[in-house]
Amino acid sequence: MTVQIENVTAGYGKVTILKDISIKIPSGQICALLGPNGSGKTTLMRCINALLKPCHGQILIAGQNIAQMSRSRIARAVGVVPQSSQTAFPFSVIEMVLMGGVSRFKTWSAPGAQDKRKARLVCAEAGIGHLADKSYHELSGGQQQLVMLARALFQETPVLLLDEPTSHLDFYNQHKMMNLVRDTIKRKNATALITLHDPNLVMSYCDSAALLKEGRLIASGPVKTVLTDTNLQTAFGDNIQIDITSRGMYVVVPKQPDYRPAKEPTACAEL
Ligand SMILES: Nc1ncnc2c1ncn2[C@@H]1O[C@H](COP(=O)(O)OP(=O)(O)OP(=O)(O)O)[C@@H](O)[C@H]1O
Repeated sequence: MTVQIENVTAGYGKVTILKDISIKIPSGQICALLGPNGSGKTTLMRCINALLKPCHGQILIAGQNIAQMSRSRIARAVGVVPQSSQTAFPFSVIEMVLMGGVSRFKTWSAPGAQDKRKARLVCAEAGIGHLADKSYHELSGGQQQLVMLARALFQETPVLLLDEPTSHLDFYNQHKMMNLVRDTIKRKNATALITLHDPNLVMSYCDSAALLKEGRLIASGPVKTVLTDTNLQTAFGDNIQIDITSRGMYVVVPKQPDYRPAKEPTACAEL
């Protein structure tokens, strides 16, 4: 399903955060959302998931305006992996994953044996099969992120929104998660928008990228056209550049590893 973000302006109360954002993500593609802290990435995710209503513009999923879709229809179309998720009740991992299927289950009916088998399979794919019967509360931050990914994969939606899904993961699991996401999107011809802070993960796994700064879109399109020295420096400042390793890989690195930004006077400094 194609996701179209058309001229979206949105914010909280009277404060405008996103200004005139337009991005198109075709089926079968992963688009990375990049930008400094506070640039509006999560706010855009909230708009696509219809948790926040834009004050201008529209969001279309498979050509349909989400403003006209019911909550359950959106749940069947859009799966979300949030930055972090807590629950008030001591659910097990498998129960958390099964909750991803709620929009598919018949009203008041419990998940069947086939659903449970499938949920365990998805847990195994995400590398958390051995944790399936543990309490979600007792897991580490990274293990909880893998559970949230398994839940979104179990939900089997044609659109996936992933908000910094790798932030708590070790190096191996970051790549495992990105491989799994890429594999799923390509196999199911689904569509993903993924917030990432590491441009190198964007280069390795994403088809396109959208670069935000202070709520405005600096660039969007194929990864190679967006991740350029000029665009990265506009977004993140001077001390960033693209380099080529001895094996011919493009990597994003600091220009000077020992670089120190100029000190700004702070209230504490005056004390
Ligand atoms: N619920 C809210 N109410 C008011 N302002 C908010 C709310 N959530 C976020 N903001 C503000 O909106 C701006 C963008 O925040 P957002 O979380 O979208 O940024 P982000 O790019 O996802 O940041 P990060 O990379 O740090 O996660 C920030 O200035 C933030 O303070």
